[in-house]
Amino acid sequence: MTARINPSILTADFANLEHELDRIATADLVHVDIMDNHFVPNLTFGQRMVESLQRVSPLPLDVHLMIDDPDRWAPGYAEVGAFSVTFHAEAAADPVAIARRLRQIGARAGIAVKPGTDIRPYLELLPEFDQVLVMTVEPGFGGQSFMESTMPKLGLLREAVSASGLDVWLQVDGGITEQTITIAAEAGADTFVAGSSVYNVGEPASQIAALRAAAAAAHTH
Ligand SMILES: O=C(CO)[C@@H](O)[C@H](O)COP(=O)(O)O
Ligand SMILES: [Co+2]
Repeated sequence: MTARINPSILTADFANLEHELDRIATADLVHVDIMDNHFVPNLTFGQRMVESLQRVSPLPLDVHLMIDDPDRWAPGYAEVGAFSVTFHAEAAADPVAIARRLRQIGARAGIAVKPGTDIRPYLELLPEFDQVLVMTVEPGFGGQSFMESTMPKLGLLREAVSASGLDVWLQVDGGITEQTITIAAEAGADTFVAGSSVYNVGEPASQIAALRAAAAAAHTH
């Protein structure tokens, strides 16, 4: 398994984002958290910011929408050039229609679930998606502690993906550190979002290398 490390710019310096993007150039994708103060109690930025980041980023953008009504808003993020657009199952009226639209525009389609949301109803929809995001904290803020109680969902997803033969990336987001990345990788994740452990602890490039090494050393099946 090749692990993907996607640093989240949520804890980066918003006044110097071009520089902050350059500091993570050895990662795989840039994770961009979009929050609307409705779906989650926090506010970040929107489509125009994604468009601007896309122009200067050395890496493709992995957009995580924590917003109400993704049926209306998600396609716009694909239209401005996001590599992947992941929306929350809890907020979507018609997840399959959104995913089809995203793919039609040319983005990878992702579906996310909060820690308390059952993944089983979504397993049969896997062919419609390129990635599934299992939140390992309550969405809304960086710097929270990893919830190991979410790991059984990764097991179910990994089993379903293997059985289907599909190439669906399994992503975790929240509280990922050199320690917790091992737990998530062994549970079946292959794509790891890390905010504070990349930007708030030493140099981002060495943090990315350490996370990569920890994921590679995990005993995956
Ligand atoms: O989506 C979110 C939070 O809702 C994340 O992408 C955070 O940005 C992760 O931050 P850390 O938990 O790694 O500090
Ligand atoms: Co996120």
